Amino acid sequence: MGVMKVYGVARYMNVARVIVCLEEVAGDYQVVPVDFAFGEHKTPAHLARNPLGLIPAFEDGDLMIFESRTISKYVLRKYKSSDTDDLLRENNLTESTMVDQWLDVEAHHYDPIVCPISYNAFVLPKIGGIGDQKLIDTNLEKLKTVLEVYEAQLSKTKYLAGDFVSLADLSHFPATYYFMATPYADLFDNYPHVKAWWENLMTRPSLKKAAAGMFPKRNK
Ligand SMILES: N[C@@H](CCC(=O)N[C@@H](CSO)C(=O)NCC(=O)O)C(=O)O
Repeated sequence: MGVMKVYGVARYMNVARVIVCLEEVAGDYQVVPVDFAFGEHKTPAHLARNPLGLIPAFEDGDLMIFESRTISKYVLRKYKSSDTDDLLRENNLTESTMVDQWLDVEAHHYDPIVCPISYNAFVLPKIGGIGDQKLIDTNLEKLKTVLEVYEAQLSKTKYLAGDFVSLADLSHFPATYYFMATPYADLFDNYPHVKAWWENLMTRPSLKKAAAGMFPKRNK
């Protein structure tokens, strides 16, 4: 098995999602720097890896793929073992369907709301930019509605797809990690089951390892 390559920068949210999964399976990987801050993601070399001109892209032997959740599922399918958690539950139709459902919720209803808050309220100021406060405020209101749904679900099951941790949970890491570094982190205090779920997820070594490669929460 050759070294897997993640093309991107570990501190960017969609790259961090892939790194979490590689760490979950103790994958042998390297991060090959492609930084959109310098326009590298629009070069012909990277467009050949990801025709959308985005990061990450991912290479494993003859395979070159893109889209972080697809890469995550590939890694978990190929490299899962008796030593790793079954994060896709593909031996059980109902469980795997619940994983799919909550991964869709994360991709289509959570990430599009939280990412802009995290980017505008934490990442942009970190790199010398100025966040869009109107966008932040609008998305915070949308987030409250989504967190009500999460609170209801997590008052019934320990994790989103059931009483088992899955990719659906871990896929929330990147945007939520940076959200917790914004001035709005205490919003989660209003949703105790969601807060407990997040704090429990953050005890996982894979998330701590991915966090180590991300923007530090405070200037050291
Ligand atoms: N659905 C895709 C999103 C990739 C993406 O937006 N990547 C960002 C950086 S990581 O947050 C990116 O490449 N932005 C550069 C741009 O938008 O031009 C995925 O999950 O891989």
